[in-house]
Amino acid sequence: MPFSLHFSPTPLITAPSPLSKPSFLVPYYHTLHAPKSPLCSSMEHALTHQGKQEAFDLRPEDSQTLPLGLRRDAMPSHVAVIMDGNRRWARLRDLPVRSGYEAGVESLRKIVEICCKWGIKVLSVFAFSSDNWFRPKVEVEFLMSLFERGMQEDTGIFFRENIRISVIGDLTKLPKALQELMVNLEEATKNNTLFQLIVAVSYSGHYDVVQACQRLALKAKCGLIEPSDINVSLMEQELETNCTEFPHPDLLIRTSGEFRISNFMLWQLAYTELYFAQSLWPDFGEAEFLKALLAFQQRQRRYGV
Ligand SMILES: CC(C)=CCC/C(C)=C/CC/C(C)=C/COP(=O)(O)OP(=O)(O)O
Repeated sequence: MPFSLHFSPTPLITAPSPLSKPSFLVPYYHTLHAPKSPLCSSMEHALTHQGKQEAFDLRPEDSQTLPLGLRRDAMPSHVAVIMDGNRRWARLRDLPVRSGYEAGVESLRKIVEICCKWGIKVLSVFAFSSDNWFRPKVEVEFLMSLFERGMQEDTGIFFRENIRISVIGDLTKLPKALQELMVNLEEATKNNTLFQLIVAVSYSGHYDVVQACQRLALKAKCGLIEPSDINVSLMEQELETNCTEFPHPDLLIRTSGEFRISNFMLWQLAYTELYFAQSLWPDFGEAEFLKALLAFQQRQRRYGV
């Protein structure tokens, strides 16, 4: 299948206006002005050499056969996932915790491929919550290295398959190299149109609402808006999901048999259909995803009307 390359090896990032991010995010924006990082070069490498993985078997959407019973006209545009149960998966097999997370990445890759094939436009995944910083240091460091490795290894795929990557959350807390990788990848893939993967890292619903309020307060303080102007639409313009055309997930899937939202996208989930799967995330594959989508397509969404 033909794919579009929109990658510019030295992404042009213009200086943000003082209002584009609140002051507590300024250190993050400083990283944008750093000289071209070696991570940019790794993207160039991934483009000129075949990446680790083979490209997906993607054909134009219309010629893709959907599994029996799944309707294209009722497909969710945006699916959000709480990828729970990685450590339990590892413990059940007497494996180290890191094997559970690694298996979780493989599961994520499979689900991304399926979304591309079945015409889902956006997938948001809760990869690391604001509370996960309190996990053992060695585990946190492993996860950071896994994000870096995962994103580097798949850079080629993102370009070949026309996939846009967006990262939401308080990135200032991440290691500098990872921040740069994420910012560069977001910038370099921002015109890709087949599918958007939103990775929530150092993210919580509370964080998102608070940072949006801070940005609105700053605009009011500078006289750009009146406090009475603040409404749902202005609020949504400041939430981190302003990176996507479909900011409200249609379907939220949580794996591992837990029935909680755990501070994920609290505002955005207002009318989302919830689906809880028993499988641990590394076991969540095509059959389970299909079950969730079929269940979603049975739901009647009334939006309170
Ligand atoms: C590159 C990229 C985006 C990678 C994503 C990697 C990944 C699967 C992250 C999930 C992290 C996480 C804290 C899951 C929660 O389940 P848990 O592991 O805490 O499971 P438990 O409930 O069994 O303890």
